Amino acid sequence: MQVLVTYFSRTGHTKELAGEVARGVQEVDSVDCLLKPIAEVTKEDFLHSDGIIIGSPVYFGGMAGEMKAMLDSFVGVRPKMADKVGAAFATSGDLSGGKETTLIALLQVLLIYGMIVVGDPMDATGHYGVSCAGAPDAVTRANGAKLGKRVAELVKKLKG
Ligand SMILES: Cc1cc2nc3c(=O)[nH]c(=O)nc-3n(C[C@H](O)[C@H](O)[C@H](O)COP(=O)(O)O)c2cc1C
Repeated sequence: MQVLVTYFSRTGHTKELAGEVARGVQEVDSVDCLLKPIAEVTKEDFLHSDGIIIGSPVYFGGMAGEMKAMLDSFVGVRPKMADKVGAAFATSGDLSGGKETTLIALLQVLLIYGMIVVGDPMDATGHYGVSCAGAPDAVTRANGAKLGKRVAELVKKLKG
């Protein structure tokens, strides 16, 4: 079983949060974590992963174009993506700069890929995913790990 954690990041905030999400995945036995920037992800990575967690900076209230372009380009594998587990994370510049609209946009893509979409667990925030303004602080980093762990545990329940 494998969970792919993938992200776009220009200045490092989203990459840092991705590392914490991956740390959470790695806490779960028998589930491998593949951590990669979206530019290096292949269609095979999508196909071979049982869970996919995607993260983007907020660009003009939505996901970065680089992330959307890759998600668009993988449309050919969509028929084989059903029932994989999906989740999202995001970083913004401003507190009300569009974290939730971005998380929803990311989740919407995973939903249309046919995946089972989840938010972050109740012991994190119990909402749309993990997000922060600027670099992730200690609470956000811990919540990122909880999101990764949740997805890995669900993968194990569904596919193990
Ligand atoms: C082109 C561009 C558009 C942005 N648009 C927004 C925005 O709409 N709202 C916001 O809060 N921050 C915005 N930001 C700030 C980034 O979301 C923020 O700095 C983010 O943490 C960067 O992530 P990174 O360090 O992973 O690249 C924008 C940054 C860029 C470069």
